[in-house]
Amino acid sequence: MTTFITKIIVNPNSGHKDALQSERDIDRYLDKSRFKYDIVESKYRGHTSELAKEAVENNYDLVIAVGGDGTVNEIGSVLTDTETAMAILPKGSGNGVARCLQIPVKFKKAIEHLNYSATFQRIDTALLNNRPFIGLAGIGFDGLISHEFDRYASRGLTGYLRAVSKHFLKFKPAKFKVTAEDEQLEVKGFLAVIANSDQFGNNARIAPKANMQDGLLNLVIVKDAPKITLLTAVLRLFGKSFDKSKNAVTLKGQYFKIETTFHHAHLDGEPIEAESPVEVKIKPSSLKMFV
Ligand SMILES: Nc1ncnc2c1ncn2[C@@H]1O[C@H](COP(=O)(O)OP(=O)(O)OP(=O)(O)O)[C@@H](O)[C@H]1O
Repeated sequence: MTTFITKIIVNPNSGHKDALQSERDIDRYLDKSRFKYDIVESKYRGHTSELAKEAVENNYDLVIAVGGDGTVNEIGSVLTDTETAMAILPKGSGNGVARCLQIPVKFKKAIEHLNYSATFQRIDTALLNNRPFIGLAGIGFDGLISHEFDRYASRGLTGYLRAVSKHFLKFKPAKFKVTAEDEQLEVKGFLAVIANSDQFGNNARIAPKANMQDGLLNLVIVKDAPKITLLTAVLRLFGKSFDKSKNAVTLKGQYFKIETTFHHAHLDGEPIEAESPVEVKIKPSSLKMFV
């Protein structure tokens, strides 16, 4: 059996912040004959990227990201276009990328999946104004929420709900002018999500048909509407039918240019400021995964 030289990077700030328990479970359940590993905790934001870079420079076969979508972003961005593969042991608040890739979210099950059934496969990643993301990027309301969420000490679903309830009623829509490969669209809306994966996390699927191996991005704009109507659209997020909502428009393509006055944005849930025009493009099959 092949043994993979593996770096395990644990983000102690993800999800329920139980890094010690993750490390104990890995020690107990991960197959040591299959994975020759060293394990390291990140010490600060951005540190997981630095650790992943070292793993690439030292020709590791595999980096296992232990965390949520922010960790997957920091590590995946560095592993893109390299021969070092990424695996995910989900420990985040939402775990959108892991869920989209059908990685078990129960930690022990995810370890067993690596031991017995994972295979090497390539997935697409994407760029927003030349900054990489793996699952989702967003501009507008969800950009604002990621900025708010980032200020909270406690994470998890309750943190998201707290941030949403604080801003939902007073948030004002703005115009999005979209240029795609073969069409143009102008629409007033609350947010634009650029989806490589299907969901924000916690199975809230904004682009239920998105597939990380199809070479395409889904651009979803949530249109201006009375807030009460939007609440029913939120229910669709959890019913895999958001693309059928009359409050949303979805375009598929490899490239989009988006002009807007919104500047709060996020990449895989990590807050950024985005300068308009925002250009997004897919990088097909750019990240080797063990999934
Ligand atoms: N040692 C550390 N101390 C503080 N922050 C860290 C550390 N290591 C990484 N981070 C930051 O922790 C943040 C949260 O990570 P992550 O997104 O994985 O968890 P989450 O937000 O709980 O999960 P999800 O994105 O799935 O909802 C990221 O912004 C990352 O940069």
